Amino acid sequence: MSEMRDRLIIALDVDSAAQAQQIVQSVGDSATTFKVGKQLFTAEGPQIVRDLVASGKKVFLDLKFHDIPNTVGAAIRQARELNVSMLTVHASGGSKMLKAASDAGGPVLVLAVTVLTSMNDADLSEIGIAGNVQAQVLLLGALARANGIRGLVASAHEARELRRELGADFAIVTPGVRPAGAEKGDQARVVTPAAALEAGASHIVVGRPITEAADPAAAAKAIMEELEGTLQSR
Ligand SMILES: O=C(O)c1cc(=O)[nH]c(=O)n1[C@@H]1O[C@H](COP(=O)(O)O)[C@@H](O)[C@H]1O
Repeated sequence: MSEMRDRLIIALDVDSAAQAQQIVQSVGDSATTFKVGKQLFTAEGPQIVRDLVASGKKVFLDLKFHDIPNTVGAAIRQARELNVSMLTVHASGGSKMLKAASDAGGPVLVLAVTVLTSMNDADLSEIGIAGNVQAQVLLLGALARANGIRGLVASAHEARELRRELGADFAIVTPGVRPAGAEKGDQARVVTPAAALEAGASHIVVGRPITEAADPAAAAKAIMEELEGTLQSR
């Protein structure tokens, strides 16, 4: 398992490289891994990824690829050129797409997103999925693993069951994490950092509670201490 500091992933959901770099600077050594998602990537392109990697940070490229297998495989080969550490695809792209993704990933940890943390049972029903969130997450997790994927993105609410089904070596990355008292925002299914780890998450993704904090370094440090406390009390 990666070192403790690698378990916290900070989502750089901002509009510019300048804002992103400011957060990275202020967080300092409290975290090693930063997530570049659709907002920042669309604004700044791959150069922000190259710059973060060149400054010694690990980058999680969260573009949630979901396309025909050939296109996803080709996009992942481009992501490898950027030396990212982790990236995402949607598990609902199906087995052929997942296989193309895992084949193309090489040393990059390819994570399959199961059911978005903003979605509930009613949202699934609206798009024609009759099962509940839990059932859908387990189904997609098993499908991803069967096609060579080594990690998932899922809510901590499903992490315990996933950990039981998928075993200790699988990465389970959980967004929708909120320290006690923090704003929930648009997340439907939130848990605290400690609860996520206790449920079996290997990594947590935290965005606004750190990036919009008056003191991002202090916010990151507090979360890190909560994670450390949880592991020590096991
Ligand atoms: O793939 C993700 O990282 C992701 C999957 C998911 O199901 N839910 C989810 O919130 N995320 C991402 O996790 C981050 C959460 O940010 P905050 O809600 O600000 O902590 C955002 O960058 C989302 O894009």
